[in-house]
Amino acid sequence: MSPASQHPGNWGSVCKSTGPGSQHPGCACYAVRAGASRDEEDKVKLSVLGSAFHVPAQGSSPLANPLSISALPGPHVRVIHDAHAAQLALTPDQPSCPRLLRVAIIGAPNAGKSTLANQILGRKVFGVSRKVHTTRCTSAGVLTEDDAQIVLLDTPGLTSPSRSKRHGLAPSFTKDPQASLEQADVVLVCVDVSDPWLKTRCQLDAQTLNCLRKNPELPSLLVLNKVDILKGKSDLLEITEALSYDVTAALARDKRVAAEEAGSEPDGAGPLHEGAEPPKEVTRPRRHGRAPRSFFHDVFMVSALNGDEVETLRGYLLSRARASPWRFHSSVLTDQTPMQLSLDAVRARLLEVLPQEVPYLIKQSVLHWEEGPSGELHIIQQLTVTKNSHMRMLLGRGGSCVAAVSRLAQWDLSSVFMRDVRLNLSVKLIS
Ligand SMILES: Nc1nc2c(ncn2[C@@H]2O[C@H](COP(=O)(O)OP(=O)(O)OP(=O)(O)O)[C@@H](O)[C@H]2O)c(=O)[nH]1
Repeated sequence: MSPASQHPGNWGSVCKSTGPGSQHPGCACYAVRAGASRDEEDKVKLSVLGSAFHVPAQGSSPLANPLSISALPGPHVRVIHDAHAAQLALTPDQPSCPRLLRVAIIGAPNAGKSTLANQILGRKVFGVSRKVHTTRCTSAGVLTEDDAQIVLLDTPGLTSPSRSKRHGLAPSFTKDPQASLEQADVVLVCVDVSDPWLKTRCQLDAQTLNCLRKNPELPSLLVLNKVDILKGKSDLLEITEALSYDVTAALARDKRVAAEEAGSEPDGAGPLHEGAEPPKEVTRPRRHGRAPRSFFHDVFMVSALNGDEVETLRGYLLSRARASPWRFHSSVLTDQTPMQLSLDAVRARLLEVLPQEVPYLIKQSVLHWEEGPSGELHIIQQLTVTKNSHMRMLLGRGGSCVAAVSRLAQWDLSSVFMRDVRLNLSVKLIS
């Protein structure tokens, strides 16, 4: 059964069939397509504080043109669930000396973690939007190059248990980031430096700090993101020093408390800086004083959106992969199921285009999933709302809003499935 025959609305038009007797009450059906452009990039690199710093000048994004991505050869997600599961279960086709690096990407909501992960992978695997909590649970993106495999664990934005409770967030929001650190070889802390208040961006949020304190042995990277919208690039050094100080001071405090509880003096160096004396009292770095050694192994200053300096970070991660068997077959792009990918792609686009809390209240379900005769994928998703006003917003004038969501999500899905996707969104009101 083709989606068009099942669905009374024509592709690219609003379905007029409504009322109790209709097959799809109050629905709108679309299938649309689009494209975009890209620029060139320059790189500037400087070294300071014992860490490598990578600062972008102007840049571009390989993700800017989704059609060019679809044309890329490479791993992609199988559209049939069983085929996808079988692909994940394949014995890795690794070389004789395989290398692996599992990277947990953590940070505050909206810091740009998913954008960064997508940019490193060169494919839009994770949903991105300007609203917080786009990512709801941890999932993996896989980059395999020569003998090295990088598994990027994209995690939900860190949030406190009380905030999570207040907003009715799923348990994965508080559990997944911590759990991902337990599976990782390195933690990448993504910080949004675009906040106009220097004071705010010079402080690690409590949740990020807690994650690092619970895993002090895990090597860590600091990625200062969104430098494209940072006016004073000279602030980057100060931000790095302050963020590093936050962790060093917290670890020193933890060590003192543990030593006091054990009735002894703190001794020995922290695992991150073997051979160095742990600071008894860490003082906040002074602008013209001697800066303390950076807590973070390396610091990158990037624009995940434009891709500036992301290639440097990608090369760094590949070079740091350790001798270890691969986790996945080289044909794997992500561990997310095809249906989950389709739901997340639409959700992210809904979050992008709809105001305030409206997109968070939309329920989604997949009504139809079929591979067409030419390999194209036909999907029908139902979007259910409970308020007339939300229904109107979702449809937009003449159905323009839901059409835009469908078109944009379709792009995203074409890139991960590497085939034509016909996405049809049916909107339903339940009062
Ligand atoms: N200007 C600019 N915007 C960025 C950059 N990186 C990400 N963004 C934007 O920041 C917003 C949030 O990006 P996401 O990747 O969804 O952030 P996240 O950290 O995964 O968000 P959560 O799902 O809430 O955890 C989106 O609108 C991105 O386009 C960047 O380098 N520069």
